[in-house]
Amino acid sequence: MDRPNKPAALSPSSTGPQPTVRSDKGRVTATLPTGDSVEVLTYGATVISWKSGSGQENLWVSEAAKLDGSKPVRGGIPVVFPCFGPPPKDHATGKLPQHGFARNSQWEFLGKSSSESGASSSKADDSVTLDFGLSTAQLSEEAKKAWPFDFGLVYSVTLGKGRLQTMLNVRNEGKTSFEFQMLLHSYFRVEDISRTETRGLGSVTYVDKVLNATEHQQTDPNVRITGEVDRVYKSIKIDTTSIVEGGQPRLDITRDNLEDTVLWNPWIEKAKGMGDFEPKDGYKKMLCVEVGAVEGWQKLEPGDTFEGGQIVKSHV
Ligand SMILES: O=P(O)(O)OC[C@H]1O[C@@H](O)[C@H](O)[C@@H](O)[C@@H]1O
Repeated sequence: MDRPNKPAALSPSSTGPQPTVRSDKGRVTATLPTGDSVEVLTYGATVISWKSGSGQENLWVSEAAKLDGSKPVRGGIPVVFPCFGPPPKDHATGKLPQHGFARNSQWEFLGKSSSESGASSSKADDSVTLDFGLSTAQLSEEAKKAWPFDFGLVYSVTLGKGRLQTMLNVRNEGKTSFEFQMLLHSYFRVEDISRTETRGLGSVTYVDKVLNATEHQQTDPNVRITGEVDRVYKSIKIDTTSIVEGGQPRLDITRDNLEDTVLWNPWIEKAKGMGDFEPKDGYKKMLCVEVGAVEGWQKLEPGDTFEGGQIVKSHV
């Protein structure tokens, strides 16, 4: 499907020296000649680090996050599929845990496609893509039983200069249709939440999970975080949500074929209640801006595919 506002993808070009890619003990790391780097666990295909060429880390990961595959990672970019939040009991996903099984399944590293631009192009064209796959056969028996559909996921993580693109491709490999939700649960690092605001969500309707899932309209175009925030912004018209710190642009998050965005910060009490959230005042250093398709359900007929994701630009 051709979409009118489709962002330009970070596509690997074909000439020049190669970025470095290493895969070792369930971790895949890629580094560009510019110094930009990304690190991804095969567990959950979770991106756990994304640094700009300056060395600046763009993602927040809890100091108590489990990185050994024993539970979903508290931080980075966990992949949420096929349900967001606790699934409705009367839906086909009803027996799955909160946020589904993708974030705590063991994915396969499918390989890289890398590039450098060569002498004639600018270094900004350099990029490397890491592909990860998850299909029914790789699921735990428990997950297979709870959601008995044949599917194939390919998650493509593309690192460019000052940019990270993460795209999820969902394919129905079975003989019956299925419904799903998906979301990229990105934990972004900020210096100081009290000086941080998001832009691009003005006039959008959101469901406030902190206020009994009631619907509200975002009147202030600049959203400041001054307490617990857990909101699902729906059917957003502007493609890019920006994180701004002290009036300076920090990160631009552009949705691709996704209409919803969750804004989440647990703040003091919720952070205290999470065993894997450290340091306890870490809520001052993070903000989740999670792009997804979580309002209602995406239906996929046998053989059909859906693709959605984000391109994030770092300004530092
Ligand atoms: O603790 P989890 O399962 O990783 O979820 C973290 C948060 O994820 C957000 O996406 C949800 O909107 C919140 O309600 C939830 O608390």
